[in-house]
Amino acid sequence: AIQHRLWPEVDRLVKQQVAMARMGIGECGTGWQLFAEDGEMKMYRREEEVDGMVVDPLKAVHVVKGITGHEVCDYFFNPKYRYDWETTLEHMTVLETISDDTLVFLQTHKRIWPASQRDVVFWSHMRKLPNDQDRDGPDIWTVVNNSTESPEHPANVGKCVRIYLTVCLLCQTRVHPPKDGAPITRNNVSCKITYCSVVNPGGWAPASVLRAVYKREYPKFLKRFTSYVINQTKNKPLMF
Ligand SMILES: Cc1cccc(-c2n[nH]cc2-c2ccc(F)c(-c3ccc(S(=O)(=O)CCO)cc3)c2)n1
Repeated sequence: AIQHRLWPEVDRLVKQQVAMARMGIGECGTGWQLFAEDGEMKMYRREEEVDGMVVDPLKAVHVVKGITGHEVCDYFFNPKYRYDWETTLEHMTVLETISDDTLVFLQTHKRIWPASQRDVVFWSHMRKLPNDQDRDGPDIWTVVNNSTESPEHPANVGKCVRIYLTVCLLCQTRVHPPKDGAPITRNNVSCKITYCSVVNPGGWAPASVLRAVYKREYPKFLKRFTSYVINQTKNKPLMF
């Protein structure tokens, strides 16, 4: 197949991000603090600053019953659903459809007082990975979003400050077969979701404000997104 211009970067980043997401929090280096917990959802962050700006890496792990990794990644990747679950989204445009599993987005998000409004340009790639730990287990699915340049949409021209992010959503489906050999239903599946993100806010924003926003917004985002997928799939056939 003809490789597209972003393929080398996409392939390198997917491999790097998936390897990191699959590591337990203990193997991801030191300094991770558990900052939010709600049932099966655990959120960790590391306090990191680059040029005096907060870029705190985040790692969230959540186990959700009744949905599969393919379903979670499809609702996260596909632009037609985004306005349904991304509550801070003000505007979203698909700048480029590079292939059926690689898109380039421009998004503007609602302003968080007192910081300026943010926008972001990123490529988004969805991929199925072999489950090399459990050969006959279900496949692993991932979506990686990574900031990229767009000559048509240069950074910091309008009112928005351009942010830079790398996000990895890694989904591992688990099947708990019923004893009596009955067909698999949604009661027999769960999905372990790992969401990793590193966000550089672009222009300066007060560390205390950014950390307060992250502490509030990330748990809200993951709970809302997973509830959305549960509701969208509950009367649909399982998609592995
Ligand atoms: C979940 C979350 C965490 C931290 C901040 C906020 C937030 N609150 N008000 C505005 C934003 C905001 C500003 C700029 C952004 F690029 C994103 C942003 C967040 C997530 C992603 S994604 O790639 O995970 C999902 C696609 O939208 C992309 C952009 C979110 N939301």
